[in-house]
Amino acid sequence: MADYDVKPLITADEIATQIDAIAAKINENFKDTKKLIVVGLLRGSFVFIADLARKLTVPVEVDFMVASSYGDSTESSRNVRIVKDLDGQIHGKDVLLVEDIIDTGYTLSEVVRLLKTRDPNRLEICTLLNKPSRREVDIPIDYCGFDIPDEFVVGYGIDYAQNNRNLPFIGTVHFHGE
Ligand SMILES: O=P(O)(O)OC[C@H]1O[C@H](OP(=O)(O)OP(=O)(O)O)[C@H](O)[C@@H]1O
Ligand SMILES: Nc1nc2[nH]cnc2c(=O)[nH]1
Repeated sequence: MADYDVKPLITADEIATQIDAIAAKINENFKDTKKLIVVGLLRGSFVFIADLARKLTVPVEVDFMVASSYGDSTESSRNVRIVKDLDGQIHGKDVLLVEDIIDTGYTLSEVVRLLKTRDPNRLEICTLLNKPSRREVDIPIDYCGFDIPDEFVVGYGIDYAQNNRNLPFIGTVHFHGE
């Protein structure tokens, strides 16, 4: 049995409403694009990407990167491993980088640094969750679903030690005895 409980923080309905609002802004801001390359940062963002992509009305291509820095811990190792790179080219393309959560900012800053070396035409950042109080590396965010407090969260694609990604809502992790 898990040695922690998950307390609801953001409901599935609240997430859906915010995704509608974010998608409307992206559709407006990229209305003249020939094609928007939606880059999903796995694994945590797989549910968010699936829901967001279906609300986009501009021409879209989807590609994925896998990055990892937390392992089975609730603290970042600050050592970002690019486990899988993009399959396609982004030179001269319009790119939307989609992340589930920005915490210290290390993961995104490393991925943005890498993608910028490939000279995209535009590179914008979308995150479902943001923990501003935890930031160690500054990252400009173009689209954000929710600012959340300094708590470890799971659900809606986001894991603790690979568990809980299947929860339809976002919840906070509370270890027994803490
Ligand atoms: O801003 P940071 O402090 O870098 O944290 C954010 C990153 O942490 C999580 O990834 P994780 O390394 O746990 O991999 P996962 O996406 O496979 O769960 C999350 O998905 C973000 O990518
Ligand atoms: N699962 C999970 N991963 C994270 N990575 C950075 N912050 C978090 C968090 O709150 N929960």
